[in-house]
Amino acid sequence: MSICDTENGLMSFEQAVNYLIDAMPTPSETQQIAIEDALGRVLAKDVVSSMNVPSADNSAMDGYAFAFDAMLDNSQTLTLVGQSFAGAPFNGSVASGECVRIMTGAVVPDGCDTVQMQENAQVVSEQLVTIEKPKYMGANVRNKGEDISQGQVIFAAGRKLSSADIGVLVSLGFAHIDVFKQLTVALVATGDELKRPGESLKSGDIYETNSYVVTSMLKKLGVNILNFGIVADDLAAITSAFNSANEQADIVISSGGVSVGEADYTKQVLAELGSVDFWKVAIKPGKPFAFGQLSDSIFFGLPGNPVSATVTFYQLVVPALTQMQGAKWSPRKQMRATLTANIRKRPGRKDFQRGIYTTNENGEVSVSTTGAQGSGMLTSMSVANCFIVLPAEQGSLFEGEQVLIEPFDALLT
Ligand SMILES: Nc1nc2c(c(=O)[nH]1)N[C@H]1C(S)=C(S)[C@@H](COP(=O)(O)OP(=O)(O)OC[C@H]3O[C@@H](n4cnc5c(N)ncnc54)[C@H](O)[C@@H]3O)O[C@H]1N2
Ligand code: MOO
Repeated sequence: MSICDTENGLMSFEQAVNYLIDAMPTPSETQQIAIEDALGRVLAKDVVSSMNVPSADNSAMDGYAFAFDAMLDNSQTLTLVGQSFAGAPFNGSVASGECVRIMTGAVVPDGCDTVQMQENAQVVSEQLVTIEKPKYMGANVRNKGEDISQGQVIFAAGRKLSSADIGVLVSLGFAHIDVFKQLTVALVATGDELKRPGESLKSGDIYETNSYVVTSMLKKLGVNILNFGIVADDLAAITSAFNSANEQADIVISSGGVSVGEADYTKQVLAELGSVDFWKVAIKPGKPFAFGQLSDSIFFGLPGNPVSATVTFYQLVVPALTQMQGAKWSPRKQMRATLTANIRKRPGRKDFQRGIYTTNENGEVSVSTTGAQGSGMLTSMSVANCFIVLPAEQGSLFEGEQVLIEPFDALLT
């Protein structure tokens, strides 16, 4: 396969994503978990509803239930014969000319098909209520099975469960659910200069941030995380860390040491222990991203620069990880936005610039960059609310031109 084009024969972003999606093993092991732990997990089997939701016709309003055909006039006085509460239904049958006091969520009694809200009814006496005729039969009634019908495939295997999905499954009575086995992801931060927060810094040291940012992103993806901490720029230390990570995890994510410097050992160790499938992608930031395999795990080498690590995680690791979880990756939705300032760009790599977008009262979206786009400037990510995605061949752009953006709040869903 030819996987090179664009700048200096680099693999394009699209080729890299497709390569990763194809290379990911499909999960085979499944497990049953409690529904409350299911957020972000992927269904291993189709879920078929064994019941109707709602299970019976019920009222959408507090008011009175009756048969629509019993309403001969626009306003009719009916005889009150009982009440139906949520959890305490009216058990008798309601005849023509009769009505039942009903509460929201209560079962609509036999003989009734319509509800009028109490604001449109007047109590005449203990037994009599004058009710305005609703516009149509079935008004204010939520029909049995209108949300979910018995026997319906409600979610197909491969669905990544959202908060609302969990609610739907609980509404069907599922206390447990079959999902693909949870992936374990190991993190290794390489670099002699890296220190943990709380430690003191000597000249040239910095605080290690990549594992914290990646951990917080992984938490939203429903995986198990093993943090191997900081490993020195040393062949033996990196080899030992990668070996342990490979033994314990399905995916190993390193950061740093993937460039061409003299202390950049990541690729060398990856090649010795397994294989480097590709290295370098025509994107900015994040060009030196590496992908490969260890004997029992998949390997992603994120560039050390904090913005590059974050961008490559969102743009390359998330699609791959989604596939490996058993879900199907589909390209993120992008929005058109109008630039409010010029953007500098050299043709060659696909840029993921950090942007701030706003929407005006007409729904028109405008965007500008966060300013300086250095890949060591993590504040550009925290100030931003979107990526401005600029195609590889694109050059500089001017105020008023249209660009595509990816809002951050949709990046991990
Ligand atoms: N001669 C060349 N030099 C560089 C190239 C190149 O093509 N030719 N590419 C540059 C690009 S682009 C990037 S990105 C970086 C990637 O380098 P590495 O992956 O080898 O990363 P390091 O050199 O280890 O670190 C880069 C930078 O990031 C800081 N860092 C590293 N790890 C962390 C961490 N966990 N938390 C916070 N900050 C971290 C590190 O201190 C460096 O400042 O290479 C360019 N060089
Ligand atoms: O592409 Mo590097 O990832 O620019 O800093």
